[in-house]
Amino acid sequence: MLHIMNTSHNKQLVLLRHGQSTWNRDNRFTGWTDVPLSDQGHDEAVEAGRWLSEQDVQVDIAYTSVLQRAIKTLWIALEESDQMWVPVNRSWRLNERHYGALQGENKSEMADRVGAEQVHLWRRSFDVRPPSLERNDPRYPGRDRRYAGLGASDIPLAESLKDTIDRILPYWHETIAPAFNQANTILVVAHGNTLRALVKHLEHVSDEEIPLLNIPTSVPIVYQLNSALCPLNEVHTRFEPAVEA
Ligand SMILES: O=C(O)[C@@H](CO)OP(=O)(O)O
Repeated sequence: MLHIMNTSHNKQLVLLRHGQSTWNRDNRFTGWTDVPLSDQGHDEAVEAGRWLSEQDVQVDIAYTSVLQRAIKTLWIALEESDQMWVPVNRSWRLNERHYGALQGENKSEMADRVGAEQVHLWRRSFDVRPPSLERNDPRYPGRDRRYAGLGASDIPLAESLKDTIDRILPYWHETIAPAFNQANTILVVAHGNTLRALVKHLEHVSDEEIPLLNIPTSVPIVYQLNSALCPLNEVHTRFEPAVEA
């Protein structure tokens, strides 16, 4: 596990993908489906919290999505590191990339149907969108109360990584980045593809290189940032290019 220096004068951004969900375990496309953590995912979140504690990561403010696998991971990690009092903000903008009509499908069965190459394009390419939902589909997020305040154009029918970057960056620029005026350490607990989006932005990972970036569940990613909020270290090269759930 990575060890970090406790540099209280630097700004520090800690990114954490939620622990394994039941649909990660079952190898299903998940996206905005609000599935819980698996037992393994719960244990992974506890481990992440212990790590925060061991490394004395003093979180000033935390951000997460409106999906329970991320909310619960954050909650467990803060509980385990005795920081449950830390202010938490939730936003749909940190939700996982919307997987459209693929949501609920098994990834290996889909590869048998359409070919592994097509599934890889849907999962890891920069700008290929999965097949869209119809608005009358029961999976359409517009019928969910938590998205009631969103305009129809903000509610996705399917998203590529590029679309996900376009919805997450306004939240980074307008909400998370300005919070560093008051905070030294910010924790963001989100999802595989929203964190790929943030890492791509922060480290200027190219469109060609981004398919190789896979973010493991519940492994803290720590950036030390300069005053312009540019990373002083690289982390994306640490990750395996595998596309496991
Ligand atoms: O199904 C999903 O929503 C994501 C994350 O679990 O999967 P993938 O790794 O294929 O982008």
